[in-house]
Amino acid sequence: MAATEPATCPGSTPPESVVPACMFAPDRGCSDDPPGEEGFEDCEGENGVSVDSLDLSNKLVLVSPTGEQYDSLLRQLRERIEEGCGETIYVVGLGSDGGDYGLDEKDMDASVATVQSLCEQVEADLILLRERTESGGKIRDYLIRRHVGEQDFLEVRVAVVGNVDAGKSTLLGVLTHGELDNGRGFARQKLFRHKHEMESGRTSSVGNDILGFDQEGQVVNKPDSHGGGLDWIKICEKSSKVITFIDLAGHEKYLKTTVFGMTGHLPDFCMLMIGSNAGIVGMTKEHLGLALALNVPVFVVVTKIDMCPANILQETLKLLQRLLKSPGCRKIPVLVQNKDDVVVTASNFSSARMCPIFQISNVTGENMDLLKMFLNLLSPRTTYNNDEPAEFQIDDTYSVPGVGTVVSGTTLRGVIRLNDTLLLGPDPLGTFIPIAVKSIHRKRMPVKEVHGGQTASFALKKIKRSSIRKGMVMVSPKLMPQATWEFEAEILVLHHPTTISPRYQAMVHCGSIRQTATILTMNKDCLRTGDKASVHFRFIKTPEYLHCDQKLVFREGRTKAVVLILPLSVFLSKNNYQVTVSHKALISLNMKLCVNVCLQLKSGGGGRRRGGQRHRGKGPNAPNMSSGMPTGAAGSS
Ligand SMILES: Nc1nc2c(ncn2[C@@H]2O[C@H](COP(=O)(O)OP(=O)(O)OP(=O)(O)O)[C@@H](O)[C@H]2O)c(=O)[nH]1
Repeated sequence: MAATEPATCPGSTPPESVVPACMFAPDRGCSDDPPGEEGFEDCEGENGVSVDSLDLSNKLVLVSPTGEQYDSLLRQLRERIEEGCGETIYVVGLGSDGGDYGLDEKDMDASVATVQSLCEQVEADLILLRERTESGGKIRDYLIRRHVGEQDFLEVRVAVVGNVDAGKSTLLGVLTHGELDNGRGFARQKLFRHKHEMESGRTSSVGNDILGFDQEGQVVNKPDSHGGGLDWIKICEKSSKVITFIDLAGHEKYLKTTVFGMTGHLPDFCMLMIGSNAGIVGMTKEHLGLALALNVPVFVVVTKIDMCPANILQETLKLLQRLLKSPGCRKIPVLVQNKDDVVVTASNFSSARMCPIFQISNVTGENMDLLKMFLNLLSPRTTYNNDEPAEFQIDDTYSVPGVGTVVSGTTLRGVIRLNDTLLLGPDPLGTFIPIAVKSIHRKRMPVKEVHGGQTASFALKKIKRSSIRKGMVMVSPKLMPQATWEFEAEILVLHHPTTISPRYQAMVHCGSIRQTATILTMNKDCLRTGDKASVHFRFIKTPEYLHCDQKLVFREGRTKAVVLILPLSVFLSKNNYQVTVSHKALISLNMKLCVNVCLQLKSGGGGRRRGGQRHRGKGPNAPNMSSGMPTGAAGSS
């Protein structure tokens, strides 16, 4: 293929004190590979290239393509950009036809002209990432990024985890404010959100920070020259890609918040931070395990290399490599030392097997450019279909003076537009109520609509903040949402000091849901670390909105299990009497409940809420719902 994956090993010789890339990349000649490990060649290629029936594998195909070849190349490029959520890495001069790699200057110029013309057709920019020379001539890697509208940008979420003092907040301060740290907490000052954090220097809440990149991959963040604040609206307007960092706490006592950040804020990637002098300590393994359990691809940033003796740094890297390659992780660690490594790792990162490792200093800024380049090349992991009914998961609520109740969270699918009426719920009785979207903000910027994969906040009409909780959803009425008390799931116990048996209770983290659940029954007498079983759960406080095939974390202290909700295993309860239903029955019950709600709404009634508070349904002030459409569902009547 003319445009193939940049999977060749960069030939740089690392200094003695650092571990070379090939030591970390088993498919590149590392002797201590675990047998049977796959290398990068087993991956789909960058952004998952699909092979066209027409032969496009010759490196010369771009020099002077026939009309048919050109059309195929265009189709292929469109596909790749679609799969890469708006961008792809394109290599010119690297055919997979067995010939020498590289093109002479004339052929390279002609090939680039073809790619440029393809880019014009798909309305994308062509940005040179690197150039190298092989026996046949030059090879170039380009980033092709589709133009975005004035108010639009690609959104990538990165969860930032690691032990206390690993330098998480400091790195985010340095990246987003463009000023280096002094080693005594200077850079992190800009990020602290709560007074007690300012005093203790510890992150306790889920923080959000943004880093914008323009079309050329340059950072657009410009802190205010007086207060050092960042204007999010300006950043978003100038950016073609915005990285949102979900800054999570390092201390064990905030583990609950960290798990919430990892499940509820839906990160595309996880940046695990390790202080080079402290090494793999405290919560490092816990956080890595969490990312692995949730299938979030991880890259590691080793900080404080300015103050770490070479032998300690080597030791930390060696232990890290061992941990990542261990049977529990099965990762392929790759040390990133130059731009070539960045392109190679970014191109192969979606495989989730590879784990790039950066070594940086927040004080001297060493290797910061490599990390920034890597962040600019990260693409969202999921593609979203705008035609699906809308679904939005709430992860926080606010009362904004002059605006009213505001909810923030992530759009899981579909499109939500200004003035849309969605169903909000479930409340403690399992009811969903119609609610109108008064205004929408995306990264503090007023917008008219948001799409699947985008985080947003909505101002809601006629609802008190106290009646909304984290874990609730706002969904299209078409989805006929149901609240669930009980569900059947496949559990894998990652860690438990003794045994788990029926009546065991722990916290379920599922998306932004965070609630204790009890194990009612299971198909084994008891469960130990490493055991798998089918388990029947019941929430203890309120019913929740769940999906089949959702992945969740079941946790109490250091006890941790991953749970996969089994298909057709969501059980509805009416007035706390368990109703176990088949798929067919579920659908017809769904309909009955919807009819129920329609009738209730028509008479202006709603579910009775905890504390005697009543919600107005479809009374004279209630928003219009399209006729014939089911308007909601109730877990009780
Ligand atoms: N010398 C040096 N000091 C650093 C570096 N990165 C961070 N520090 C210092 O390390 C200390 C801890 O950094 P933080 O950013 O607060 O660590 P954290 O991981 O966010 O900690 P928590 O918020 O408690 O989880 C601060 O005093 C920083 O100035 C670095 O690369 N070099």
